[in-house]
Amino acid sequence: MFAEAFHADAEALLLVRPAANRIVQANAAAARLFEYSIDVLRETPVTALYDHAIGALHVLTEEALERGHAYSRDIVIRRARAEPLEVEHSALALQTAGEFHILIRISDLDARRRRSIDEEANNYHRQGLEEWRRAERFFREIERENQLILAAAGEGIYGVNADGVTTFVNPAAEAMLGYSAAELVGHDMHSMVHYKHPDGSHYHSSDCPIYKAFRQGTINTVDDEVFWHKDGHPVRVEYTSTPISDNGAHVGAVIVFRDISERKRNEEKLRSALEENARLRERLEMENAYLQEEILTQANHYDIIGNTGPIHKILQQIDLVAPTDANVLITGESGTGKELVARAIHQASKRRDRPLIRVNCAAIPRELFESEFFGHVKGAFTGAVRDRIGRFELADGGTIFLDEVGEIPLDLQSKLLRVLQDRRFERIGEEKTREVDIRLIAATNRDLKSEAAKGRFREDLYFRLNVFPIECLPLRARREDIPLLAQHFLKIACARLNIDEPLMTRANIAELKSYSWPGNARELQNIIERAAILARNGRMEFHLQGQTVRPVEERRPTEVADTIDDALAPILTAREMQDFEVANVQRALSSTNGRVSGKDGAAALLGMKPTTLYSKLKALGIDRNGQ
Ligand SMILES: Nc1ncnc2c1ncn2[C@@H]1O[C@H](COP(=O)(O)OP(=O)(O)OP(=O)(O)O)[C@@H](O)[C@H]1O
Repeated sequence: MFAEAFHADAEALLLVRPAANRIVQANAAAARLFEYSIDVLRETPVTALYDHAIGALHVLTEEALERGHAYSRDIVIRRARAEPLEVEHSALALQTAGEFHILIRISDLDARRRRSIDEEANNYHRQGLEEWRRAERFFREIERENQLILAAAGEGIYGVNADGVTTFVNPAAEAMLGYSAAELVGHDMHSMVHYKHPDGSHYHSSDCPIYKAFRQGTINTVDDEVFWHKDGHPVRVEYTSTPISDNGAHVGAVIVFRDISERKRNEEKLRSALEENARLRERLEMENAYLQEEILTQANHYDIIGNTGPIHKILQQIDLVAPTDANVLITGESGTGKELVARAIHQASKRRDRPLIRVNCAAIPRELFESEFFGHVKGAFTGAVRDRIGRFELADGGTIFLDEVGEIPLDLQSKLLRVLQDRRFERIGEEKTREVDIRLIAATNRDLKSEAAKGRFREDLYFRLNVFPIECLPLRARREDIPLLAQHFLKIACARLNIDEPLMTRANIAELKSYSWPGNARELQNIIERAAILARNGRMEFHLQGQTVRPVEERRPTEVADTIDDALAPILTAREMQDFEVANVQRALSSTNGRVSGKDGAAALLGMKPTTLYSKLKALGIDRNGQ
């Protein structure tokens, strides 16, 4: 084992017996070093081998024998075929069987230096490699973390190079666009996902804000565009594209985007809910304003007063038609109660919980008819500064009452006909067709049938309106209702004005009944209200002008009856005749301040002798003051 190690050692070894000046053993490395075979070395005296350095060898040997070991670099090896070698000799003293041996190791210093340089170089190399590996590990770690961050990001992120070719896509982008990263990377991004606008028109890459990011070096933020999903559906996105620069050159862009479809859907829902809200609010406001107006103008109740045949007939007709949705046409002179009847029909119908919307067609300027009926959108015409809903829309679910329907211009009559047929219309300036659920009641003081015959009213519209006609007779045709109506109007006027109710005398009634009432119930109402306000000592005076009884000398004998009773006047009872006579006499006395006789006396006014008048006053229970 020892012998094997000895022979295999890489450095030259000589086992020397100093006392005999002999080399006991040499290894292969020694043979190469001295350029002799091992056998030759064993036969060569030590001093012969070192004849050029005997002194130094001696010192080495002595020191080894003395101290057990020694080193020397003073001994040079001479070789026949090569340069002298710079070596280190180390000597180890060994004692075997009482005899000293010295083991000399000859180390090639050059080779050792070379080895240590190599070693150093190796060390450097190893260190460099290690450093490099650490850096690589570091960067790999960073990249892995970046990848994790990019993968975890909820936003879609993709990178493109300066040619617009995709270089990177994160999983969120893959999910939003339906493409895998492998399908996108290496391909032109714009032509795959951004090639057309939402309306389908071509999107030139020259207009694309993403391209601008790296062509012009600008950061571009777009808040509503579409990217196209692999399956062809649009994905609404907002995105920011940021240029990537390298040494001052734009080498691409990174695009961070977010799918905003859901948000936009919610925004749109919200917007339409707000619009609907605004529409309903506007409608409520209008209904409210309308009702307020109605309350002001319609302070009395809707009771239809009267006990005559025509009134009974009207009440029957209301009962009959109210529960249906049939169109009703109410005819009659102004003030005969047409609107009252319309309201009574609405109140008795199933639509009573929705409003009755009245449109006074006589009060609408010609050019505003359509807008008033159907509404308009902002900007539809000069002055249309905001959307406005029309009366038909306002009446949706309720009743629309077209008062003075005969005043509607011919060109609008056809549009009205369409609404009545289809229950559909459009606001001015809007294409959207709207549907309404309305019941129509119309009123007129014109003879629409003859208007239609003269071409001033559409016949087809007339027939459609006239499904259920109701006629309101003039007051002079139902004088028996006057006392009841007068009392009714007096009661509500005094309640409204908060004044004491004056007495309605028989003479008052007689006077009211003798008047021809061209303004019908409305005129009666006004006269009563004025008289109630002006009443003195609880007594009213009416001062009826015009169509009442004139002084007798101005009239033909039969004219009194003519004035009082026109063709439609009813026949008076004896009692009514007496009331009438009382009122007549009272009026005569009041106009002469109680004077009976003489040229200006009441008897002259009445066309009778003063004595006759005195006895009449007595018989009728009237004093000279007309009481
Ligand atoms: N039979 C009646 N009973 C109680 N009030 C009545 C009656 N007829 C009319 N009136 C009252 O007389 C006034 C006028 O009636 P209304 O406005 O209905 O008439 P109109 O025919 O619609 O008039 P116009 O054609 O001028 O619009 C109202 O205050 C109404 O309440």
